[in-house]
Amino acid sequence: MNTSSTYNVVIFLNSTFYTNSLDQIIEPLISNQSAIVYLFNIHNQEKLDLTHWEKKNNNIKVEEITSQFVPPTLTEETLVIDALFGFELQHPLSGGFAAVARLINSSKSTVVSIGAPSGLFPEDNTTNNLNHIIKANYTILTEEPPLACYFDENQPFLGQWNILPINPKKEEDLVPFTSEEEVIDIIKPRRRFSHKGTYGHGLLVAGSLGMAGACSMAASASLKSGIGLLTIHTPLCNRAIHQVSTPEAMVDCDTNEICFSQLLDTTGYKAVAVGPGLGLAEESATALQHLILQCDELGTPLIIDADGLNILANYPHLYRNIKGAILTPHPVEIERLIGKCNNSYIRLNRAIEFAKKFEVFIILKDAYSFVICPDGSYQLNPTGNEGMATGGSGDVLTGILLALRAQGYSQEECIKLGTYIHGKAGDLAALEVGKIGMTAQDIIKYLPKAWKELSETALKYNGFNLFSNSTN
Ligand SMILES: NC(=O)C1=CN([C@@H]2O[C@H](COP(=O)(O)OP(=O)(O)OC[C@H]3O[C@@H](n4cnc5c(N)ncnc54)[C@H](O)[C@@H]3O)[C@@H](O)[C@H]2O)[C@@H](O)CC1
Ligand SMILES: Nc1ncnc2c1ncn2[C@@H]1O[C@H](COP(=O)(O)OP(=O)(O)O)[C@@H](O)[C@H]1O
Repeated sequence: MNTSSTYNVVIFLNSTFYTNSLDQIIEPLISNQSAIVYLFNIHNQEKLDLTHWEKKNNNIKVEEITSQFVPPTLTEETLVIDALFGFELQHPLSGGFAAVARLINSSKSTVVSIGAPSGLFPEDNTTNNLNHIIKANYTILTEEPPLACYFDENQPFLGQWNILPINPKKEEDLVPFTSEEEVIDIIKPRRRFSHKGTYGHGLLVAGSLGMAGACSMAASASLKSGIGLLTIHTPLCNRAIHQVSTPEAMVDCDTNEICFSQLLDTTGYKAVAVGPGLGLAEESATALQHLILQCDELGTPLIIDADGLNILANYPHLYRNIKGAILTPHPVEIERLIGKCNNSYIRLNRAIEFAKKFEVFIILKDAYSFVICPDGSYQLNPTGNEGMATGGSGDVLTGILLALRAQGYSQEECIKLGTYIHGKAGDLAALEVGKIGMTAQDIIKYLPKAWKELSETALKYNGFNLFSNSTN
């Protein structure tokens, strides 16, 4: 038995949280180590029997905490195991447990949380005391991750997390993700007897002086996502750039040299996307208002991104005219529409309320993007990676969505399939060139491969004959 007051492993264990199934996680961590278990018996039950740990490791001490608690020494070398509450709490940690959280968080020890970092709530942490949540370096989730795991601000508590689902959840309790099965059901084969008119004519209203790139990338992504015809409407200064960068697209130049200013007629277009690199000029705000009203009047499918959203946020009376549109905000852009939010949970819920109120479809873009429908339902997108955290990635998504809407996919199909393929192209790019060096143009480069792989999966599992040369 170790007689010193420092141990290699310090375990904070709550007897009500413990089950035998945790042994498979904890035992390998304490094997051959000098360890102390601080056993909290909160409901004054009979003391938890840990003799099976003691039999396997005679260097382990179990100390039951009743009232007084003398804090252990936690050094850089100590491994702390937090097995206190998992996701079971509905109130912030308080009293002695809050002190334990503070002790652990102020140490330099490596912390492994089991179930969850104690103190973190599974969904809404708005009322939580963030200073009283254990900050783990690693979390071993014992059930499928709840919503909180997909929010940026909770990552410092979770550290690197992995799942060992020893308590699998019921299907209906899982966070909803778009599945590959779902998207291969959506994807439609290209018809042997078809022509460019079959796949729709899209209008991309994008770019301004210095932001031709955003427009170029959206245009290229559209062209690599099956659109039949593409017209770019962009200020005069960018004409040559687009004629060279995307020769497949037609360029309709604005009368203004540097920004979008013209009142457009959208007749004949199957879909319109507006926003990437548009800028915030006054003329553009006037022209955008007209465009929104045009699309509303003619029923032209509309996608609004980037500066399109930033301008829209200044004209809330137009929210009534975007019914059926797809909006693709990142967190900062959505807050211009729904107001400042203190955390991701509030942001998600307000975005859902916005989608319901104005009957719009929203892709709330982030490391895990949420696709939200006007009925309030949402799904998380499973594809994508941190290599996509680079300027222009969102412009690529807008181009993909324009192509899909122009081809006749419904808004719901479009947001699920579009977000999925965008992330998949990013994943293929990362696989080939790595996450550090990849750029938004690499996402575009790998779009054809992503479409090909998804189409082949659809062919294999759904039997649709994408590549048939048959004359039927
Ligand atoms: N090559 C180009 O021409 C490019 C043009 N772009 C255009 O530049 C204009 C301005 O867009 P920006 O998005 O840069 O400006 P915004 O002012 O809308 O947003 C920028 C801020 O949002 C933050 N942000 C973005 N994603 C976030 C996330 N997931 N979580 C937390 N914070 C996040 C960033 O850190 C930054 O502070 C748009 O029209 C856009 O299309 C960009 O797309 C970049 C490339
Ligand atoms: N860490 C990440 N993991 C997965 N996807 C990401 C990550 N970072 C960014 N993305 C994706 O890249 C895109 C970024 O869009 P956005 O912020 O609008 O960029 P931009 O305006 O530069 O085009 C979004 O689709 C987002 O989901």
